[in-house]
Amino acid sequence: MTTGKDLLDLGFKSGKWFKDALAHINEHELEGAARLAYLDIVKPPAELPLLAVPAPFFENIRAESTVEQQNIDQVRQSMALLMRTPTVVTGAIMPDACPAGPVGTIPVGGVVVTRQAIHPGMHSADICCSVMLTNLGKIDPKTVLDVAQQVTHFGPGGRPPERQYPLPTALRAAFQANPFLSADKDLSLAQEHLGTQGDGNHFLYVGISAATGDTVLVTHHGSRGVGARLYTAGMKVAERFRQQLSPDTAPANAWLPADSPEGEAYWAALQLVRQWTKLNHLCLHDDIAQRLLAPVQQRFWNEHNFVFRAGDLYYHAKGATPLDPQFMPDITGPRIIPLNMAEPILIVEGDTTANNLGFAPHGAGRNLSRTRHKYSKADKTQQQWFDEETQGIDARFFFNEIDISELPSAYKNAAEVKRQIAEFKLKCVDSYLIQSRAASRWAIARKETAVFS
Ligand SMILES: Nc1nc2c(ncn2[C@@H]2O[C@H](COP(=O)(O)O)[C@@H](O)[C@H]2O)c(=O)[nH]1
Ligand SMILES: [Mn+2]
Repeated sequence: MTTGKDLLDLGFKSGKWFKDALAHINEHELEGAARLAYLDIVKPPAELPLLAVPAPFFENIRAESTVEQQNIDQVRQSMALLMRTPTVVTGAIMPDACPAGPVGTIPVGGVVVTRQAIHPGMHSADICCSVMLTNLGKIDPKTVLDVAQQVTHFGPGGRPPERQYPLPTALRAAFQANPFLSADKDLSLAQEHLGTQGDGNHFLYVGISAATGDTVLVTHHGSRGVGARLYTAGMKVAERFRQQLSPDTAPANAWLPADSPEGEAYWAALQLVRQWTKLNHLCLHDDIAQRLLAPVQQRFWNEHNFVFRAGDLYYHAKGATPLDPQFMPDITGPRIIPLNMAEPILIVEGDTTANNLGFAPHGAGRNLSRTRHKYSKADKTQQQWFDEETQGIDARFFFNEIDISELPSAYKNAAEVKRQIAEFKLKCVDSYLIQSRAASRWAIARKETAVFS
């Protein structure tokens, strides 16, 4: 009879696979060459070490101050470790890059390309965080903002039953058929969180197009509880693979092999969450347009936290805007890059270049963490900072609680970010800006931000 010790003596590394292998060997009385041939087939693949030399990545960022230099140094340190992950091929960081999580974690404003591997930690926990724009034509922006404020839902949790939007039957059925999304909790969140914007720096913004003078609505939010649960489940499965395939890889960079049954199901779940998130924006935009009796003249959107596929390469974007149409099968217009509540939103198009890998920045990014930013503002009251930084705009925090870590000063200097977008040729066309044309502006937040007439 063959025992675990025999396998160890033969040089095999112990693991869960021993149990089944021993049962098979003893049941079929395998010995000698036959036993070795069988073991060669069923033994786990050899562990993948970290790359001896990090894969190269493109730096599309330049420091303008000591704080920014410190920021970039931390981003570089993280990228240096991350780029040694055995699946990684190349990467890029954008002008809005800022560190996020322990060293080795992809920064916000980062793009990482891997071969045949999906890394949940590289598309961020807020899967498919995205921006949608609807052109409502010539309509008073403040009226839009007032109606939008009645319609939208910020904060934790979902919409109360009487204010919920219908979850399409086909989407519900697709969730039920995917092992990552079929739990009762996934389905109840898909229903309750539809038409909600959550928290953090999510916002609703109303502005005027510099090109046409039309009033536009822009929302920014992600997949809410639905995506958060998928992320947690994906990380758990990836961790199991990491322990088997590459224990040296940092847990934050664990992956699901794209061609494994788990990887295929996760990929399909990501597409469903993308569909759900787009619908999450649409419910709000349609409801607002209908209440205003405003004909929708133009609508487009893009995600900035997602994984995109080109052949066997997986492009992970955490806070990066896809420019290349190959990443956007349902593309209906240019891309949307917000900067802060008091700045115009950039509407851009651009080509793939060697250094952008087909992506643009997704915003201005932060130089300081929320806590450090709040600390740096300790010399005035929240109200004073709010009044100072929102002069000329109608900025409304949804629960009437000012969050100074969401005011314009919390983000990098917008003019500098725009200069670096041009310097690194991260996009080539400004289709138009959504911006103020006169003194009075409105913005609502927790964030709802906006506008201009
Ligand atoms: N127009 C506004 N832009 C804003 C606001 N708050 C943040 N931002 C910008 O959005 C990006 C996206 O952030 P992320 O959550 O996806 O990482 C951020 O970098 C800011 O530049 C706002 O209230 N209005
Ligand atoms: Mn976002």
